[in-house]
Amino acid sequence: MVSRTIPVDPFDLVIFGGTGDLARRKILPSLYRRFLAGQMPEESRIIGAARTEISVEEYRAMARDSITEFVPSSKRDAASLTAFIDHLRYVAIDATGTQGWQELREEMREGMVHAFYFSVAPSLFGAIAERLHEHGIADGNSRIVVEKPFGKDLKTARALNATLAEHFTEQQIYRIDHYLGKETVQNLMAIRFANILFEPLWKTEYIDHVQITVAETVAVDGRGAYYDTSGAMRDMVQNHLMQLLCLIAMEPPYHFDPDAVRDEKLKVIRALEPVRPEDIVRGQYAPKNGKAGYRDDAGNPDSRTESYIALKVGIANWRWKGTPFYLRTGKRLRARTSEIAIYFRRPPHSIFDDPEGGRENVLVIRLQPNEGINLKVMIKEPGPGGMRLTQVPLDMSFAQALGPDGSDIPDAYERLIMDVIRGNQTLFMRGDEVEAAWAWADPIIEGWETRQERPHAYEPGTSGPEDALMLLHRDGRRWREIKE
Ligand SMILES: NC(=O)C1=CN([C@@H]2O[C@H](COP(=O)(O)OP(=O)(O)OC[C@H]3O[C@@H](n4cnc5c(N)ncnc54)[C@H](OP(=O)(O)O)[C@@H]3O)[C@@H](O)[C@H]2O)C=CC1
Ligand SMILES: O=C1O[C@H](COP(=O)(O)O)[C@@H](O)[C@H](O)[C@H]1O
Repeated sequence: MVSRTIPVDPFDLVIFGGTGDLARRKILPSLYRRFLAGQMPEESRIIGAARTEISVEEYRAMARDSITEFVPSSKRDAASLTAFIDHLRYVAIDATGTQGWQELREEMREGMVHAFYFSVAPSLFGAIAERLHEHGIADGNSRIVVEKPFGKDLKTARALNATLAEHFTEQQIYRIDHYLGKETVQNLMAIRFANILFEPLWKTEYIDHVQITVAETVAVDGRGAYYDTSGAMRDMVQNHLMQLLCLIAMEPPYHFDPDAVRDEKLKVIRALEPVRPEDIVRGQYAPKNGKAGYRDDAGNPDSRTESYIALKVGIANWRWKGTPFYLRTGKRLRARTSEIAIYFRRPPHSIFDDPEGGRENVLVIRLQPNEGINLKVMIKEPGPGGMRLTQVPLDMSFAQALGPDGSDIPDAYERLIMDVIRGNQTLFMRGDEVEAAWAWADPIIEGWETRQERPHAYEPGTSGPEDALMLLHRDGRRWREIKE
């Protein structure tokens, strides 16, 4: 199968924070891969912007090193890298001062798509928006890309929305949630809305519960200062897991169109029930075998921030009332795996004597790694031993089913940056969506802060705190095993 690459219009893309970690690890390598795929027009330019005074040559050398480090050698070559690097420019600019803005203005060319990527600390988002406007660099056709975190609660998210809205319309603002750019996450919509098979069963009458797991093996090292003010709830649940939940739970949009999709997601977030304290388990990874624990990594010996969270979430609408969604995410767990498991209800009556005849079907959508779909179905055990039943997987790996294209899955940032240039907001969060997600998360966070709760310690390399098992056990259910 040959993947289709649709070229975008020529662009000038400014990366504020062009020398930072995100630019080096994700943005520049993603742009290089799009260049290699033939999606980036020859006339396009990428303009790095940061305070450090370096020459264009030094910036290009930095970009070359980053791409060499973060793009596997099998996916790059010297000639194309040199050709790509030629598209880079650099402007030394201070987001909070006057230096560099005039020069940036001169770099922007008429007739190009103008996009400004805010890959800097969130405290600078407002200042950059204001200066772009003040110096006449951005106009009504420009786009801004805003990184996470988008606020730390409803109040700050509202304030940021209001600041950006002073200078840009909602159609110009692209709030990144990189989970939406993941190929398999987009596939959730294809699976649901391009197949007649699942939709009739996609409701509480047939679905017993849903498990959403995003497990990581990495610690918070290096990002401790940020993470300790955030925790798993703000860092992962309010945004990424929330988006996954929405894609599973939303009604079919009338069209795959930015506002149609985002309207449906918003309705789900607004229908979320408040989460009771007994439906939340928070954890912190402990030190092990000389390896730092969470508090060491965070540099805060008395930290109450969670590096793990599991919650039981209800949706108060006709489709989902009575079907709990169990969410969990954490750092330093047994394996890196993200998946959604849909547990169907058991058949109302089994005609077989074999107790296996009453088992449920489970649809597992594996987001990463080993992207694919697995459906557990009951069949007759082969052989003459009577009507004995067994559960087997119908297993589809995208890599196997789609050939080279299935395993060569583009990074989320590749897709999202090109969508910005194309002017397609479907995979970006709208301002009201972000605010609704905070309106749901705020009381949950305030609850444990008011109660001064301490997270449970858990051993690194496990599935998280023991208490998280109870969250399902007491409902007569079990988490799926965390494994790659
Ligand atoms: N790194 C990651 O994996 C992820 C990052 N993000 C988000 O992306 C954004 C950037 O993160 P990250 O790259 O890690 O941050 P870094 O600290 O690595 O980089 C910050 C960048 O901003 C520049 N900068 C700082 N102050 C100014 C200023 N006053 N004017 C102009 N440029 C400035 C810095 O260069 P200089 O000092 O020379 O000015 C540098 O290029 C943040 O919002 C973060 O939350 C989101 C998801 C993942
Ligand atoms: O946004 C974030 O996501 C990463 C996990 O992303 P993935 O693509 O590797 O699944 C997480 O590690 C980080 O803490 C968070 O800020």
